[in-house]
Amino acid sequence: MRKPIIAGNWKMHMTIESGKAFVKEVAASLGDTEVEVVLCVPFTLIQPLSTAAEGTPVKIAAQNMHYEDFGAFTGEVSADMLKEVGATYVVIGHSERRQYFNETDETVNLKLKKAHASGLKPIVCCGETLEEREAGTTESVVKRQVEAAFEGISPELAAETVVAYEPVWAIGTGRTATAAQAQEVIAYIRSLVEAKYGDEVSEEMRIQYGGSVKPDNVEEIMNEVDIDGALVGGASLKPDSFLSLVNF
Ligand SMILES: O=C[C@H](O)COP(=O)(O)O
Repeated sequence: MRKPIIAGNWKMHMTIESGKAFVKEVAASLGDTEVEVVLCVPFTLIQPLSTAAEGTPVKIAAQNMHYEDFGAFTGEVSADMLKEVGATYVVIGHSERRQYFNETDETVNLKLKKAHASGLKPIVCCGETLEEREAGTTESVVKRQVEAAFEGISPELAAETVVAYEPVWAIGTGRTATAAQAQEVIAYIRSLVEAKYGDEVSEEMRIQYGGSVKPDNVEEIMNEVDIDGALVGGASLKPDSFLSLVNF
């Protein structure tokens, strides 16, 4: 049985004060949730929110990292630096990183290896653009991204990796993939994992859907057999809304 994982991706939103108040409010309402609850926050919020989340089920994630340990990489942050300030998860290869910051399949793979080596739990994103979907290349795009990401990753570490399928056309647009569309691609991703690693790993791996997930569509999405969670942007910014997602 795979444990559901609901992750809020705050992108470039929130402050230390609003973030701490958010964690306090959400943690107070969570109780003994069966869901893994993750907040992917800006770098500057990782330490204060990790402290605020201590003793609660809330886990704090970074939204990106560099694949080198240290060096002349102005503006970058390493995996060990993220661990040092309390991050437990890290998002790798979000489409906004791919689109605006030259993230490639190759750097996604290097980051995945480094995250695992450092003991950070990776959430690796993949997903096609609208043009790619309309051209009928969704599966080949996702196949390329997933195979490249997992190049050289052992079965044990693959099983511990979370994959987030996020069709780019559904991100922040209000245009959600239907639950059936999301299920179809996520089942395909699971079949790719099975082909590479076998049954056990593909059954163990958690795969999220992301793209305009909201309180009113989360249940339908989570009811799909291969969907184990959601990676949520806009609807994760308000405690009430985020709690509704966690309590799908
Ligand atoms: O990482 C989250 C995704 O980009 C989805 O964002 P959204 O829920 O605002 O569409």
